[in-house]
Amino acid sequence: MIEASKDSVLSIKKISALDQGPYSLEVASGDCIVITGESGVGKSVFLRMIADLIPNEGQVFLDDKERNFFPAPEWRKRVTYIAAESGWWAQTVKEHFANLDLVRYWLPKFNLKETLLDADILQLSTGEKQRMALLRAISAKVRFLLLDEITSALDPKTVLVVEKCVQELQQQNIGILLVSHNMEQVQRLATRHYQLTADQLVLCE
Ligand SMILES: Nc1ncnc2c1ncn2[C@@H]1O[C@H](COP(=O)(O)OP(=O)(O)OP(=O)(O)O)[C@@H](O)[C@H]1O
Repeated sequence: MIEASKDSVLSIKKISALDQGPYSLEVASGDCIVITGESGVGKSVFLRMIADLIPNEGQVFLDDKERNFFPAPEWRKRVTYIAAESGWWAQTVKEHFANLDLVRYWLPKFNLKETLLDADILQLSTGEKQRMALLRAISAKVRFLLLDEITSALDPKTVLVVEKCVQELQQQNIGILLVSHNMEQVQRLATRHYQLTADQLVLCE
């Protein structure tokens, strides 16, 4: 249901910022690569570099196209960063979505009721907000999602619900790069697991 979900590769080549890196990594469609590491080591900075939300050196390619080929908003539609606390600007849920038909297709898969579309944002539980934030990122253009501790504020049952949504997105051929402190989550989701240090990504077997 996401447009043509063709196979893509996100190639990160020697990116660095704020005395961190250089980091290189390849993420393919359908991957769920999990990044762990000590608090403050720079996991969020790493994801934000990829989304070009902070100035950084190095290159990122989406297939054969370098990041600079895209205007920044277009890049972020394809390679989208979602923080632990998602930002909302309008009053109701539905005002945040351009394509409500696409959203209605996804709501049941995310275990969300359609009536929530008319709800005030303030009414949503944290778990509902996180799932809605994932839905908001799903557009015809999204290829890779950069998920930054998106389940950190959720109870164990809701964590599993959100994880199921992440797996659903993987099945739709979206590539996922996920930061987590939860080792059980790593076991459940990771197709590859790396530990991030100040200057490298170490593959964990
Ligand atoms: N825009 C910025 N400018 C300068 N320093 C920053 C910026 N963003 C983050 N930092 C610093 O970079 C370091 C790494 O922060 P980051 O949030 O990436 O850590 P983290 O590994 O995600 O931590 P945690 O697991 O606690 O969330 C911190 O010292 C932080 O203060």
